[in-house]
Amino acid sequence: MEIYKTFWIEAAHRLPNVPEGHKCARLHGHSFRVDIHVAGEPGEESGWVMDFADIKGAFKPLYRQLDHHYLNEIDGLENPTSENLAIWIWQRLKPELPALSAVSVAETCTSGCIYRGPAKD
Ligand SMILES: Nc1nc2c(c(=O)[nH]1)N=C([C@H](O)[C@H](O)COP(=O)(O)OP(=O)(O)OP(=O)(O)O)CN2
Ligand SMILES: [Zn+2]
Repeated sequence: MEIYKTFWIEAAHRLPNVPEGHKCARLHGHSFRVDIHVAGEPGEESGWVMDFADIKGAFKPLYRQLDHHYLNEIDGLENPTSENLAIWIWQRLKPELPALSAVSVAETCTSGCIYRGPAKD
């Protein structure tokens, strides 16, 4: 089973590597929706995979780094596409939350990505 917790991150960014004239080269902002997924089986006694509050606690330091910040200024996010943001979150959260199974990032209601970790051979 997979559970998830949703976070909303208000942040500004620009994409430095887009072709000339692309609208995303300009500074703009999003209410990024970040879903943190955790996989496991519900405990017999608890009835849950993990307390949602524990996901919130694990994500809190990253949330603080991202929310109301200019993403391009954060180490490792010089090119803050949705894809790179999902990978950035995964790499920092996985050690704290080993059951992490996916990080999804949506920039708008219609655009986003889902990262399930590095491809296995
Ligand atoms: N694969 C990706 N493509 C784009 C990214 C990205 O991170 N990964 N980012 C952007 C921009 O940041 C842009 O702000 C969001 O893109 P887009 O969905 O085009 O935004 P709109 O709301 O303007 O989309 P419409 O549905 O056309 O209104 C661009 N691409
Ligand atoms: Zn954008």
